[in-house]
Amino acid sequence: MSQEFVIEVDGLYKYFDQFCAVENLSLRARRGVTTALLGGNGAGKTTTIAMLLGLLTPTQGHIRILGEDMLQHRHRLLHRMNFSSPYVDLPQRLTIRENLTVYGHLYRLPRLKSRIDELAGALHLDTLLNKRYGQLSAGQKTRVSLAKSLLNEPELLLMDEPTASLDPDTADSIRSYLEQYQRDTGASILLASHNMAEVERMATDVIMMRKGQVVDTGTPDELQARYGRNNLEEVFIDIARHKEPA
Ligand SMILES: Nc1ncnc2c1ncn2[C@@H]1O[C@H](COP(=O)(O)OP(=O)(O)OP(=O)(O)O)[C@@H](O)[C@H]1O
Repeated sequence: MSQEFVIEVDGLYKYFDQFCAVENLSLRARRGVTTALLGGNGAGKTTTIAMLLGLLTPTQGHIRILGEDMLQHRHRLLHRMNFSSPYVDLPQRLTIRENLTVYGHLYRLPRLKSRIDELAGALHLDTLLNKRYGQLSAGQKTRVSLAKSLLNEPELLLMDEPTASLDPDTADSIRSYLEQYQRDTGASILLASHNMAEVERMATDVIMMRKGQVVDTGTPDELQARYGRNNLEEVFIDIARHKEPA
């Protein structure tokens, strides 16, 4: 088993009818660090993450997660990973505690009640546990999605815009919590985000996508140096506008 990489993707394609959303994508994400998956709207980030989770079947290509083939060992692997997105809804009529309990049972977690209470405290959900999911604000739903994603203490966490719709104060405390979680557990994170300040703070490695393909990779510092820019936002705009490195 490869110790260095938690995600190994080779020659990945996804067609929706005639439309190619992901085209010959190959990428690596290293163990124990945060890798940012960046790209403009429609670049293929969510489609890629859905294939990494086995929610979408690739048209072609290979995906290895934690050293194992995703298509062959999906059920085993899903116990070791998790996913957070503010765009995926949970059952509206269940309370937050009920929702988290259902997910906890899916993972057959021991000491589920104390795990839910611990996460509720860390993510400021304690006063919301008995409220129905459908009654929550957008930011509160995002925090529930984060709690759901951490229930099984995943070794690999896939995050699609994890702090979208969070106020700056809450977003900052969530980032700190994720950083602490990573230090404590050695977890690896794949982070799709449009927030370049967030990426600069959290990501060790960056993968830039455009039109379903990887167009550049590197650390934030390497990319800034390559494009002669002072921050990732400017690098992002250069790449989105097809500018070549300086
Ligand atoms: N189920 C689908 N059927 C047809 N086309 C799809 C489907 N899902 C995604 N697409 C298309 O695939 C492309 C990639 O979409 P995707 O959601 O992966 O982009 P993204 O990088 O996550 O974008 P954003 O930053 O806007 O969330 C888009 O052009 C989108 O319209």
